[in-house]
Amino acid sequence: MNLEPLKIAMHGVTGRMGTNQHLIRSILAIIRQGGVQLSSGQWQPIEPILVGRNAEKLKRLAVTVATEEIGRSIEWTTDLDAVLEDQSVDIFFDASSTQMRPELLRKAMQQGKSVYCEKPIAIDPDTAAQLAEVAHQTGVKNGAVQDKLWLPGIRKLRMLRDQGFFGKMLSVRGEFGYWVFTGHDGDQPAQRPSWNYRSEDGGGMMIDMFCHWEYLINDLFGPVERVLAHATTEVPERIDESGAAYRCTADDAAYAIFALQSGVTCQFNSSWTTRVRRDDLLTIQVDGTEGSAVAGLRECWIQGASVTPMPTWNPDVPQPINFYDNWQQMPNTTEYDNAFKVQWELFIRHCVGDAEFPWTLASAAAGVRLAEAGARSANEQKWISIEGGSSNVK
Ligand SMILES: NC(=O)C1=CN([C@@H]2O[C@H](COP(=O)(O)OP(=O)(O)OC[C@H]3O[C@@H](n4cnc5c(N)ncnc54)[C@H](OP(=O)(O)O)[C@@H]3O)[C@@H](O)[C@H]2O)C=CC1
Ligand SMILES: O=C1CO[C@H](CO)[C@@H](O)[C@@H]1O
Repeated sequence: MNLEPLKIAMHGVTGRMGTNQHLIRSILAIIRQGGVQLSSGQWQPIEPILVGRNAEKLKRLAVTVATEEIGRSIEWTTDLDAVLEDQSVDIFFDASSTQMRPELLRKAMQQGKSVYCEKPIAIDPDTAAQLAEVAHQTGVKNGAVQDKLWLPGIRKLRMLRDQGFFGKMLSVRGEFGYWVFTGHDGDQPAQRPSWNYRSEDGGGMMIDMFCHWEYLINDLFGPVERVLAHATTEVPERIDESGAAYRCTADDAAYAIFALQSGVTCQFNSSWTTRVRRDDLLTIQVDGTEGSAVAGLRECWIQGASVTPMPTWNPDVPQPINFYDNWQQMPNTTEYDNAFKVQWELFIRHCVGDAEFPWTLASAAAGVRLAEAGARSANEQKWISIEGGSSNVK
């Protein structure tokens, strides 16, 4: 017997993340493979309806792009209120700008819809907690994107941890970032939206990336006990999408130390004003008594105790050791599907009662709390304790 399609309203799908990661690489890819396979072996079909404010952009995605990807067009509309009230819509998804999100999610949950959304779920912890509370009270299925958990490099790191490769884990160092063009460089336009650099529009490095660091650190290494952060706006003026100069009011670099309940120290540098000379845009080095690993987005390199070279400090001679030697690249031992698609499939299975889904709004609220704690630490120039420890609990 064929299952009825789950109807998924997608808002914010005309944006960078909405179009690429969520529509093309997740939802249309799932349709192309015949739906989501359930534990029974049956395939759960899905059917999207795109919703937004720009009819031209929506039509291009729903007709041109969908036809290229799945050989047919899909539904679209600019009537957001009608979609929120439409009882045939099972899941409301939002990847629009962060500030719109709480109100839309609240309305959708009150209409009994399952909700799924991009991070951060809100820009302040109280609003995030209220959303988690509405989810609790309405009892709807809910979730937020925590895509980094399914990156191949992170999966390899998790495997090393589970195998006990590190021995006693000592410290973690995350380097995230790259140069985001300011728009002043002639033919090199900015590669990120201008709202990212305006705090009044929900932008800023800490609110963007600390939500990721919270669930990532928590999943791999355990809850954060306290944070010490410093944030700056290193580029004060950028050029927006219309070619006009604007003042940057949000932090574009943040440097933080997260002390974990386990005693492990995690240090994360996050910057849109740095040029990359490392293996990837995000690298996470974990040092342990028995071995170290450096994970990028896809690859992971390891060095065990027995192949650790012995450096001596002598700046008077050329460095005799090439420190990139004696690292081994881990093999790919499984298929690594797109991280967003993997999480979408889990959420869809959750909505039809076929999987647990711990990456809820309540869990995402912990990310907003950590971002706020980071901001407070930077403003007050002191350590901020995370009450009860940050955690990914439902
Ligand atoms: N998980 C991850 O790795 C990442 C997550 N994100 C998150 O995804 C979200 C979107 O980011 P991104 O795709 O970069 O942003 P974009 O600026 O590219 O897209 C914003 C989207 O929101 C819509 N939108 C903005 N303002 C309004 C409004 N007033 N009314 C209706 N629609 C509106 C835009 O519609 P229109 O096209 O009509 O303007 C567009 O669809 C953010 O919350 C961000 O934090 C971002 C990057 C990575
Ligand atoms: O995960 C992410 C990857 O990097 C981007 C920043 O440059 C973020 O916006 C995003 O959330």
